[in-house]
Amino acid sequence: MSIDIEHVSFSYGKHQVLRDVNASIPDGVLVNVLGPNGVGKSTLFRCILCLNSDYEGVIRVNGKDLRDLSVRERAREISYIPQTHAPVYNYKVRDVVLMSTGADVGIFGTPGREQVERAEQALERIGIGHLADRMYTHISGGEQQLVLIARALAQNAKTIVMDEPTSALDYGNTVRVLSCVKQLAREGLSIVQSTHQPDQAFLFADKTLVVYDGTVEAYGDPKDVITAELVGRIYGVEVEVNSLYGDKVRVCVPTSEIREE
Ligand SMILES: Nc1ncnc2c1ncn2[C@@H]1O[C@H](COP(=O)(O)OP(=O)(O)OP(=O)(O)O)[C@@H](O)[C@H]1O
Repeated sequence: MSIDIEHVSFSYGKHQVLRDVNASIPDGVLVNVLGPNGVGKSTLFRCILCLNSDYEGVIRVNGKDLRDLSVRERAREISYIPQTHAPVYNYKVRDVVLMSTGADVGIFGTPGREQVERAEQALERIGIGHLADRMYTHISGGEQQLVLIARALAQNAKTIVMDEPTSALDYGNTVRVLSCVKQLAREGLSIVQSTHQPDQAFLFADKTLVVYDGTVEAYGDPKDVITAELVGRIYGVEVEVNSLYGDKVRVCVPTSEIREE
């Protein structure tokens, strides 16, 4: 489903981080959020999720202002994979994933067969069924990241926000997870994910949203948005954007590393 962000501004005390941010993310679309460190990507996500609720402006997730919903109702609309996560779950991986299905269970209820199947399917879809009986605290950081992705899937929300979901993953898992996320968007979910790799957007995103200087610097087709000029300006790195496979994909190459002496 969708996310609509209208005239959103947010400050931590006197430090204004977001200024008049506007963007509309329709159904079934995968958006990559780019921007330098500390620019406000996580802050924007926390506003969308209502974890920073005292923002100015309006955010609607699937047509609803999350500020009007209970925590349980919010969980039906949106799931979140945070950037950093202290491994506090001293449970088996299966149970960590199963816990996310709680929005469907009564207050004093226990998960039923449907929730258990959903958790198992999410583990299989992310390719970590073999970890189901391991303790969450005894698996690697990358494996924990995969569990959190399975957990977000099992929650069955219509919208997923992912803050650098592949930052701890090896190359193979990065490709598999991004491909799975793209497929979820094809199945109708709206997904917003931040990344520090502009190249990923060319293969895996429908749109790129660039946050810079507190606001939206650019938003649109990755090929229109990720230009050598933009990458140079926001990251301070000179790149060439090269096209491959008849322009089915593009890559950013830092030219300082390939200049001849
Ligand atoms: N809880 C907080 N209290 C005060 N300032 C904060 C808080 N969280 C973040 N900030 C500041 O807000 C700004 C935006 O931070 P944010 O984490 O949103 O950036 P980001 O774009 O997600 O960065 P990164 O790419 O490094 O993860 C930074 O200057 C940061 O220091």
